[in-house]
Amino acid sequence: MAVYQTAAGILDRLGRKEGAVKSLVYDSGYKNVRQLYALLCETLRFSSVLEDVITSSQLLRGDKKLPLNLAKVLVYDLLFGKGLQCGGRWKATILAHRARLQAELAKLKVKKKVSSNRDLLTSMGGVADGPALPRYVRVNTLKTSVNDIISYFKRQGYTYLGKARSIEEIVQFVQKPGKRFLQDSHIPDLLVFSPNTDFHKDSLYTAGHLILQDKASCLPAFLLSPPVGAHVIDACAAPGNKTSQLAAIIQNKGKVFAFDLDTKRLATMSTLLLRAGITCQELANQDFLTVSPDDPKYQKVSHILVDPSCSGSGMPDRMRMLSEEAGSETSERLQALSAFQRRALSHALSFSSVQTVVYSTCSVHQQENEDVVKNILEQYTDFRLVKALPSWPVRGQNIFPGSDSCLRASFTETLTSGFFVALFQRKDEGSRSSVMCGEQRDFNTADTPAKERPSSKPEEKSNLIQVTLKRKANNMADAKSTTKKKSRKKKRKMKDS
Ligand SMILES: C[S@@+](CC[C@H](N)C(=O)[O-])C[C@H]1O[C@@H](n2cnc3c(N)ncnc32)[C@H](O)[C@@H]1O
Repeated sequence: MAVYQTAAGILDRLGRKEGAVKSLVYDSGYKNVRQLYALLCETLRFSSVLEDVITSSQLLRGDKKLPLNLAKVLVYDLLFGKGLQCGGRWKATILAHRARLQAELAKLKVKKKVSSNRDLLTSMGGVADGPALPRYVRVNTLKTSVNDIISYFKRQGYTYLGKARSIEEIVQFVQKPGKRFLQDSHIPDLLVFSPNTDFHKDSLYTAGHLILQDKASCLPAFLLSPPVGAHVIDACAAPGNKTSQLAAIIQNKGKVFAFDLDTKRLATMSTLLLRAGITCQELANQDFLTVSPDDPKYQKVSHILVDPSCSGSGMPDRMRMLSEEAGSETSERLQALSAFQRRALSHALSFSSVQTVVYSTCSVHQQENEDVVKNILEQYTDFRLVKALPSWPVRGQNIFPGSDSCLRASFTETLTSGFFVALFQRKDEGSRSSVMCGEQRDFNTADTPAKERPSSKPEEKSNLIQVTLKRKANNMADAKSTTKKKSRKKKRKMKDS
């Protein structure tokens, strides 16, 4: 009975907007977190069907003391789950109504002209189970290495299939689920497992060696690519997956100033960063818009990540339903969000020493994405867009010249959640650092003449990948001499070993 009582209590708290499902589940102290979480997700998914069946069966009238949320979890398990698992005084009540509840469910299906529970769910605006995303696992390179993690999983009985060459290869991979995994085609620190592979109890996850982070959500920090030792701002940081990724990229040297308005999310973030071994962060429970660009503390900030609150319309339905952030998508809300997004991005560009800014959302709406970028480019003519990951198949919607420099991600096209990323670079440093950026990452400036862009000869490309992997990024003025120095150093190293 405890699971039903706890789940009903969480549904009450959700109704009072006291938190998101995940945090409330952990706060509840209930031991079998997975069981409780699954029951809640499913009850929420079937919520409208359950309400209908409970009302028409008059279950609550018969026994007025049975609270609605408790009735919902019990009826969910009776009709759609594994059957009532435990007793307690309500089991007899529910079982006494079983035939009536089943009859009402059947009637509802007839009324909606559907034959399956899944179709019923969809017809009532619920969320049917769609195909699942792969389980993406980011290796926390502050604690371990990709090679060590690959060996670890091989010892755990997983078959390693090597590095994916394309998104298509990942699509094929997920069609044959099993104990197998790949290295991601774009992000070297990312491993790809079959959907629904659960690592929450894995000792390397609990020790912060592995971060469970969707591929699209890894793109903003990966593309920002601050050099080791850089001073970086994460403007809207909690719960902190991107902050921890940024800290790993700068190898815990330098600084990540992370801001967030939400105290609870910051507390979660603090635990996450501690577990991940991050030490270069400075967290502040502060409105980013009030952070003064003139404060001497931020004079060395060269890179800023702006991942502001958004509609969350790109998140998979189930995650979205559980998110504290996502809400309704009325045009007023979208307008308010996009106004905040413009302000946050514009504030980031006003830091005097900032060279590179990434703007990202997990929204699919043009209003929160391309429209924001277009508006900001019109105001900040000293910044330009850099074409991020030219090989990425989905680009920004064509609403202004160069909008294809932005990148979009989606379940159907890139097998990730829905995302949008735009990469801004200050123009005076642009041509120089764009060459560097091209060397470190797979991107070019949209308006850099072809002859100034990094070469794409195969042998040079493989060098670039090695540079990326080693994260030996820096902002030295002469890109050519840097490359030469690096290859000399590499030769020396090879000789030494
Ligand atoms: C999309 S979430 C950020 C996710 C985070 N970057 C990550 O990867 O874990 C947006 C965050 O912005 C925060 N936020 C909203 N308005 C803010 C503001 N004015 N200043 C700082 N943070 C803000 C919200 O509390 C929320 O945690």
